Amino acid sequence: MAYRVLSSRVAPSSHRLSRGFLCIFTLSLSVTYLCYSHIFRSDAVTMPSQRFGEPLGAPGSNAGAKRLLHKLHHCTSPRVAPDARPAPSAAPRARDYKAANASGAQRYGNKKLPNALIVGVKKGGTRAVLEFIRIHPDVRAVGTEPHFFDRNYDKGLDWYRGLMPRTIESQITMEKTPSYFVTHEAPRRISSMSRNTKLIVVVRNPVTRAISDYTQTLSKKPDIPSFEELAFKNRSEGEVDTSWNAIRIGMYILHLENWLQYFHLSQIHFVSGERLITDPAGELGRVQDFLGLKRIITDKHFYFNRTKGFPCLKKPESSSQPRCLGKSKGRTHVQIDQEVIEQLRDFYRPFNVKFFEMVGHDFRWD
Ligand SMILES: Nc1ncnc2c1ncn2[C@@H]1O[C@H](COP(=O)(O)OS(=O)(=O)O)[C@@H](OP(=O)(O)O)[C@H]1O
Repeated sequence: MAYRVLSSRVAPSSHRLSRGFLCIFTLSLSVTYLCYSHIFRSDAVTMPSQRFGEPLGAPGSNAGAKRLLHKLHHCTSPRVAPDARPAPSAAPRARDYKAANASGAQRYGNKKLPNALIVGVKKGGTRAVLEFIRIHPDVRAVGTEPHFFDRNYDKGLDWYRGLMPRTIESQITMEKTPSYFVTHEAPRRISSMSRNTKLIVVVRNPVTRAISDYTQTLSKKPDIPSFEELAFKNRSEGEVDTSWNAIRIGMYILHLENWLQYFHLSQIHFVSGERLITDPAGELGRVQDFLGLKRIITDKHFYFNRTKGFPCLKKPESSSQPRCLGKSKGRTHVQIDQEVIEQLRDFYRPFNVKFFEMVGHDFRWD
């Protein structure tokens, strides 16, 4: 109606001009609408998970917001020359890749079998190493433990590959399953996947490791016998029960010998579980060197959380919030009699000495 009144008052040339203007206006409104609705449909901005001890598949979240901003930028940049836009087949730009990586849902690249594995040891600090190394932009990792080389081997390599995140050429694929280190078949199976696989073992004083292991079991099954009852066949004679897993896992040299049948020692990197707590940046520096990565993770990434009593990530790649590992990491241990601890130290000493000789490093567990 308003349009008709208007049209009756204006000259024919300005009439055509107004129609043209209205047309362009309606068109640009429609394009803007389509663009915004596309963004809000495809980018659910998720909240960051507070702790990454839990299956973290997606360490973050702000990437969703970053992508949102990125797309909004395209919508509100009308003066981009056509040839300045990336060709559909162009490689992803670093900015896109970084945001996608942080979201844990990188859409670029392919799923590849892992190049590097954290194979052990249970309660050594394997979760900390994985969560710290995965903030590196050239590392992509599976959040949960796939247990492929021990429990799921019959599912086949294609199944295993399917669990992996997408990576571009320059990125390393990783996973961690601490039980591999003590699984007899694991080294042979891993070497048949690739003889070039890089292996990381996080080792910790075997006595503390055993107590940590027991503390975890007790938290799930409160009715189990005491640590002392399980650790010894005959306590008065100091006869340790090596068939108990919590004890057996800490006899590192025995397991390592099995790995050395299939891998050269230079393919295995040992992280000190103790130094990982006192100097996480130092340990991560060596892990990055071993993996052939640029040293990007430094002390700037960590802070010591007094409440937790452990180093935490200051600003994970995926989030602006500091993050610590979950509650199951860094538990208060069950109190064990000092005499029992001494007996176990004596038991482990010869195994430790041989292990230190073999790896060429004294972890100072006495
Ligand atoms: N930064 C940081 N935060 C919390 N916890 C840390 C950290 N660095 C190393 N650790 C130690 O990691 C121990 C758990 O080891 P794992 O992750 O290998 O355990 S598991 O085998 O996956 O269950 C865990 O053992 P407990 O202290 O006995 O709970 C920790 O001592």
